[in-house]
Amino acid sequence: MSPNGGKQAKVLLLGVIEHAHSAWDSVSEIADIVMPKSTNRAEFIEEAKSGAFEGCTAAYRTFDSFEITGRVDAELLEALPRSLRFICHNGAGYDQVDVQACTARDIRVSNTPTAVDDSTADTGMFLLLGALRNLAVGMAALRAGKWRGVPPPALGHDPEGKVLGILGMGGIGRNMAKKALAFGMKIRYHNRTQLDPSVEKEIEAEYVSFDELLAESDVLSLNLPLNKNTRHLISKHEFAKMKRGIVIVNTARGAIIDETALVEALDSGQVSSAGLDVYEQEPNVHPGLLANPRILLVPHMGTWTVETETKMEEWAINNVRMAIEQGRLRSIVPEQRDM
Ligand SMILES: O=CC(=O)O
Repeated sequence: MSPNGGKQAKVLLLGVIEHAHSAWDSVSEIADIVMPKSTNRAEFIEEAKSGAFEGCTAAYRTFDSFEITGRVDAELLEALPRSLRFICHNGAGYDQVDVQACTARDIRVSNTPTAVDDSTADTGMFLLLGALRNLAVGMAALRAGKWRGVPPPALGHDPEGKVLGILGMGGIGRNMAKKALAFGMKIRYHNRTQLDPSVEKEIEAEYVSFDELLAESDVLSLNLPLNKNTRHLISKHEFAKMKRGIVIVNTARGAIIDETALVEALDSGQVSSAGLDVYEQEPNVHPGLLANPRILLVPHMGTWTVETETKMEEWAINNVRMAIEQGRLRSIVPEQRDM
C-alpha cells in the first residue's frame, strides 16, 4: 500500500530531467507528475496556494529550479500542500533547502551523496594544478593572440611534496585526497569528526586542528557543506593565519569564503592564486576575482559530466521512487537521520 492510501501518487517536478529518462519513466508509471507553470517565486507561491500541487507527496528538485522557486524555506513550505512529505534534491549540497524548516513541517529531505565525488574531486585537482601552475595567465594570453604573454606568467609550482589541506573530509574530500596522493602531495585535513584510523591510513591523511590546517597548508581545498556554521568560515582573520603564497581551491560553495576578503588576500599576495568553481552570488562573480588574471575560474561545473549528471539524476529519482513506494528515502540528509 502506498503512503498515499492506495491512490495514485502525485510527484511535483521542480526542474528538468535531462539524462535519466528511463528512471523517470518508471516514476511516471506509478505516479502522476505535476509541473509548475510559474516562472518566478512570487508566481510559484501563488500557484501553490491555488492548490495546483494538492496531493503531491514527493517533490524532485534540481539546483536550477532555484531560479523559479527561490530557497525552499518556511515561506515556500507554508504555500505548499500539507500532503508533501519528501523533497528529493538532485545535488550533494542542499543549502538551497532549509532543512530545519522542512523538519518542522515533518518533510524529509534527501540529497545525492557519493554520486558527485569523482567528478567534483577531478575538478578540484584541475583547479589545484591550474592554480599552482599559473595556467590561467598563459591560457588567456594565448587566446588574446599573445602566446604566453609579455612578460610570460611567473613559473608555477609542482604539487609534489606540497601540503594539501582538506577542509571537510566527506566523500569528495577523501576522493580528492586519493587523487592528490598520486601527485605526491602530503595530506592534512580538518573535519567535524576525525576519520576512522583505518581510513586515515588508506588515504595517508593526518588530522590537524583548524588553525594548524590554515598554518601548514600550501594548498587549501574546501570540501565542506555550506550552512550557518560554515558561511564565511574563511575570512580576513583566517587568511592572515595562512602561509604567505597559499593557493585556495573551492569546489564546495562560494559563501564558505568571504569573497571580498579573498580578493584582498589575493591582491596583497597573501594568497598567491586560487582555483574556483563556486561563488557567493552565482551567477554573478565578484569583479575583483574577474579582474585578477591569476585566478582559474570555472562556472560551477564540478559535476558537469554525462556520467555524473546521469548518476545524480538516477540517485535523486531513486529517492522519489522509495518515497512513494515505501514512504522512506535512500539518502536522507544527516540532520534528519533520526527522523
Ligand atoms: O554543486 C553541486 C552539488 O551540490 O552536487
